[in-house]
Amino acid sequence: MAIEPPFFEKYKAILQSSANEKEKPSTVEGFDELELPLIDLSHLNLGQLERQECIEKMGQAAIEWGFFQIVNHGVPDELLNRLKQEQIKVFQQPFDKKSESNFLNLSVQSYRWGNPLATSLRNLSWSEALHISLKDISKMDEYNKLRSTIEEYAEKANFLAQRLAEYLAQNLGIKANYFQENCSPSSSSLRMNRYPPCPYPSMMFGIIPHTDTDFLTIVSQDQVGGLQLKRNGRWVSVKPNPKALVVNIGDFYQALSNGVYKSITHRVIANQETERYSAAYFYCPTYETVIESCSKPSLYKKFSFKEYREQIQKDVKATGDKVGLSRFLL
Ligand SMILES: O=C(O)CCC(=O)C(=O)O
Ligand SMILES: [Fe+2]
Repeated sequence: MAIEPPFFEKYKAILQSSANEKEKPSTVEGFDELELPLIDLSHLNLGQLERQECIEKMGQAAIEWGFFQIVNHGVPDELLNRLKQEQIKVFQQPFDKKSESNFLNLSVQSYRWGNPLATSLRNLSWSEALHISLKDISKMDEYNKLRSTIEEYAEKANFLAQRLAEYLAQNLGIKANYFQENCSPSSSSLRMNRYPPCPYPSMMFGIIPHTDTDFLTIVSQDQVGGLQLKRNGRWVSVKPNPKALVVNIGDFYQALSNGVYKSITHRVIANQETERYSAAYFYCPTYETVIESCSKPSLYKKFSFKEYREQIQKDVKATGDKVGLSRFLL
């Protein structure tokens, strides 16, 4: 039984009607490959001076890049490898099974593929994902190894994300318990991505350009590469580092920091030869949490996570794409 989603059948009409279109996504040019600012979290346990330097470096990266990579992050390699093996196993299941509405007993639409609302080449994506809201994890079969591995990973990732969010808050005067009060291990989600080899890498993306809807994201990726971010108006490729996790600022931290930290547009380019895997942990508050700039005058209206999500759903339906924070500018 075939494991691949029917990308070609789904996209055939768009591909054919765009065959002569001049405006193709710009995925074919050469890209600079850059190393993200590297933060060694072991420095937090050295003297006061090293600790302060480390926190400042993290803040500076969040201001200038919106992205950084962390080493000595406390998530064991063995656990990351196990998560990847479980991820491979789940995506190797037949497409018909993955697309069943109660796949793994999770909510509908936990398994996603391509961009169901794509209307043009600009928003075609060649990837599949399992998007798990961590409050749903208890619905999964208890004896499932995927479930226990995700639970183990989510606990570590939540601890790490909260620490990172708190260190970043120190530079801005946000109160120390802000994240503890508004986020819980079950308010976040884990998105496991698989990018199968794509026969049309110059025509579409692995994931279309977007910003993340959360405070911050922790990404574990393999060594294939393909993640790119927008920097000074140009797309640059992130060089994979086998020892590091990638961290990026999401829309909520940009709003909370009043635009000081940047939620940067990123994408994944499609690869003709090699399959790629990544897992993104989205550190989110509860739905009721109201996000308000930490300094005045505010750039953004205050909004709840629920309102933000509803706005995205409306925009995605209308345009095939989320609009995001610019909707909430004052
Ligand atoms: O695959 C990656 O490296 C990034 C994935 C991503 O941006 C996302 O899932 O939001
Ligand atoms: Fe993302």
